[in-house]
Amino acid sequence: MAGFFKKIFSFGKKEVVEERIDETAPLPPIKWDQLDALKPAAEQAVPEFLKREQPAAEAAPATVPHPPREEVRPAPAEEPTPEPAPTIPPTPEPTVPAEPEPLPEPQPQEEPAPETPAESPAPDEVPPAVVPEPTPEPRPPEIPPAPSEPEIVPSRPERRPEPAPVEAPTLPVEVPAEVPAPIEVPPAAPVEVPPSAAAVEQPSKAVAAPHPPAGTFSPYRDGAKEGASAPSSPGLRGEHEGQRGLAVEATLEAPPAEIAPPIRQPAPVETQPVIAEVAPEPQPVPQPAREPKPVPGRVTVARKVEQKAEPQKAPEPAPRQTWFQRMRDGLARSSRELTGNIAGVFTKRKLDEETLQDLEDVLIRADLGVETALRVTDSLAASRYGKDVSDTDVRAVMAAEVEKVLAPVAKPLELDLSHKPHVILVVGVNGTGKTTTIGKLAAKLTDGGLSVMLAAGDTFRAAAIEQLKIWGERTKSPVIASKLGADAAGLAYDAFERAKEAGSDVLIIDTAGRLQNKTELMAELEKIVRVLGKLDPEAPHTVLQTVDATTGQNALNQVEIFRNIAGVNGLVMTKLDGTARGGILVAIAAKHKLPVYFIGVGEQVDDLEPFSASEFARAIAGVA
Ligand SMILES: Nc1nc2c(ncn2[C@@H]2O[C@H](COP(=O)(O)OP(=O)(O)OP(=O)(O)O)[C@@H](O)[C@H]2O)c(=O)[nH]1
Repeated sequence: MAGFFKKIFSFGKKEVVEERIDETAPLPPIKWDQLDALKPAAEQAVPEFLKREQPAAEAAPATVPHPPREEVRPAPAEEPTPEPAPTIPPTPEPTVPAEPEPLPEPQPQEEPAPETPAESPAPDEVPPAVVPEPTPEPRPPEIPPAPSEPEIVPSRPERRPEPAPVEAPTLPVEVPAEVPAPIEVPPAAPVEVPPSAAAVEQPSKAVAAPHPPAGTFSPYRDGAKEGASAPSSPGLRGEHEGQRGLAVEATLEAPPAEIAPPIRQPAPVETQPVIAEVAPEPQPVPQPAREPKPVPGRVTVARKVEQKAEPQKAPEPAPRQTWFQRMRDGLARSSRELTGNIAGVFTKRKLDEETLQDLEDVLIRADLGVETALRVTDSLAASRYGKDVSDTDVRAVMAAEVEKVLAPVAKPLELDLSHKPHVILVVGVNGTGKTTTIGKLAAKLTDGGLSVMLAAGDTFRAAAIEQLKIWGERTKSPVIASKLGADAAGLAYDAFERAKEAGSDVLIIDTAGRLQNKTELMAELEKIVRVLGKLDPEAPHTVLQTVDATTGQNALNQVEIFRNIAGVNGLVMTKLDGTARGGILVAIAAKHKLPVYFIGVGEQVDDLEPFSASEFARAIAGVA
């Protein structure tokens, strides 16, 4: 170690070098003799080389004489290892003996100091005196400055194709041979070296530290040299060779600017990444735009195939189900339940009293009502009693009887236009579809050429007012509305007058939804009817009640109350497209015998269908 330091100084500054050489004298303990024995012919060349350059560069004649080994050890190259680089120090780079020659570069005295630290790593040999020198030198070892690098080369035999230098690293003698190497060594060489994964990783450590900013460049070089030469002892060499080599590479490649890239390169080169890159990736080959494939039809073949211009049919939207299909789907649940139960009753059984009783129970549970249930059982008993009866027979009878019940109420809505306007009051429990039904009906009327005016009598709900206005816009029907919370009866009165003045054919008045058991609300509804009567004793001319088909038995009670309070004279069964419980309609019809003008089978404007007794009966009985 001591020997190294001495030389380093000589590189940086001749004078200093000599002095330290003296100090290091004690270091001799290094077993260079042994090393000499190992030296190949390369050594011989070395001495000569050293002799040449030293004198020239360093001008430190005393030391220059580089004796074959002895001098070599102390060889400036090794000493220069001063690689102050904090990280590098641990890796004693011994082999770089050649450095001394290139080192001739005069360096500030300060530099030597840093070298000592580098030596510190070299444990035993370094005399404390030498080490102490605190030189701020950055990370020299990595610096790849062109000139000095040749020396470093030896440490990395792999890179350099040069024969002698490769192995020589350990021996100072080899240094000369390396000198030329620097020139030849391509910057890429180090990258290729990737001998082993371990080596690759190491460089990152050693190199990373060294990378100094551009400003530190010059010292960096020195350090590199030193680092390469650092070979304090053979033993150390063996241990850290790998590291050294890496460091050297970095330095070789090294012009500061390049340093960064080389460091990273090694890793990828060695491992998979490189392979990945090499692997040919399917590159998107620009393909010429293809002519659209002709669609079925005529084509003309000239320079190329051309599609005959034919009117392309726009993709037709999926055909919407007919209202009957929607109603049927809506009644499916109750229908399946009903027909299934019927089938259960009539499986391999003759029609007897017990069977008839079971069938009656099934029909009543289906909301058809007692009256309708008895009609069906009586009809079956009259024609099939004591005979084998299938469920299909029973369903056919049921459909026929239900139709008989519904036929009287399945009437079209008739408007007496002698009244100007004909006033239609729409009532019902909240959410049963009053406003929606008004919109649908207005559409039908306006489509038929009638002038319609709408009155937003649901003054309790702002959304209801807005909803009616939307329907008014759609149907081009003026809407009479007041502020929220206004008196509904007063609004109805005003609307009636406005419709008279406007000469409207029809005035449709919306009302707030209310439960039939809310007396005050029902009283308000009664008031509306009374007020309208002041303008026309026969008004309202039509009172429609919307009944939610999914309601069930409660619908019977609703109709009862609204009929008594508001004089309901017609029904609209809504939401039959939902999970309807259609049986209740039959029960209502049978009990109240009120006309059922329409059925609602959806939320769209045209989802209001005239009520058909036969279709409804077949749908609920599950008859095709
Ligand atoms: N599926 C289906 N939905 C309907 C039908 N009629 C109305 N609706 C929906 O039922 C909901 C209530 O309808 P509305 O017209 O607001 O009922 P309303 O009786 O005016 O309600 P209130 O103003 O609260 O009393 C809305 O979402 C409607 O779109 C129908 O025939 N089929």
